[in-house]
Amino acid sequence: MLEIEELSVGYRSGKKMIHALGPINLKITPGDIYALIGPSGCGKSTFLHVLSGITKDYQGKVTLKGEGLDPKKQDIGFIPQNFGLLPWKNVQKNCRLSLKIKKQNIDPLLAERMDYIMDKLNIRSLQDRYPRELSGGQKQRVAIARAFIMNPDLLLMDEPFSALDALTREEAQELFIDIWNQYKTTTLFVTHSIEEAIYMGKKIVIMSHCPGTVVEIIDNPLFNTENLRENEEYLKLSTHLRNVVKKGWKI
Ligand SMILES: Nc1ncnc2c1ncn2[C@@H]1O[C@H](COP(=O)(O)OP(=O)(O)OP(=O)(O)O)[C@@H](O)[C@H]1O
Repeated sequence: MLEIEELSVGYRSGKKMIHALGPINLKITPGDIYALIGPSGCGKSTFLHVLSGITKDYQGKVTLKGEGLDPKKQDIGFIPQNFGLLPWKNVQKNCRLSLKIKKQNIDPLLAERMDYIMDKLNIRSLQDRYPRELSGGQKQRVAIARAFIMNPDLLLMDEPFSALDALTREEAQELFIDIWNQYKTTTLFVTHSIEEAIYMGKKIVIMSHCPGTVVEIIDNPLFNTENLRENEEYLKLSTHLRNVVKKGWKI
């Protein structure tokens, strides 16, 4: 369980403090996937930066599995908007990065897991290529592979599919859910797309305008539904989401 209590973040800008986020109170249950949506500038990236350990200056309490958040002790995966691949490492080395950092030996079980993930994402043939030699969709698939190979306690993704064209985006979303269904990695991702939130979020967390707080958490009955737009419930849920979002965003 990831527990967030009264989390607030402020940034210093000259003599002023900018209240960027919170207070946020949220419990993320293990083995679930949460979509986080909210208006531009409400603090979504700031929130992910706290959870990934990039931002250490915050108020409130964040615990993962009952212990204070500490990326040195807990495995936290983070896929940023630009995929976060290291340009000087080829695909294979990028995928194995977390294992190298943890000095983890590749036993037969882990090797099998790596092969399974790379096959599923269709990137085995790309192992020797460098990020500059990959398309956007291929980079995304490598980033997803790296995250699942790491097998993190918590996976964070900041608009992970926004840089992809519509078809590649749909394909990447499907591949992600396919692998996620296998490993059920606890995941929190930020998106601006209501459709993406409905397709990929088992739970949908709606944030208010800046400083972002949680407006509503929706248990999503349409998670992982194929041909989403053709589903009668889709129109109802997306209209409801849009309404809550509007209320919360005070447009
Ligand atoms: N380093 C910083 N110094 C000062 N203010 C900052 C800094 N980083 C972010 N902010 C402010 O904090 C607030 C939250 O920013 P953040 O990037 O977390 O929002 P966001 O919801 O991720 O935005 P977007 O959807 O546009 O990516 C914004 O008002 C932003 O201007």
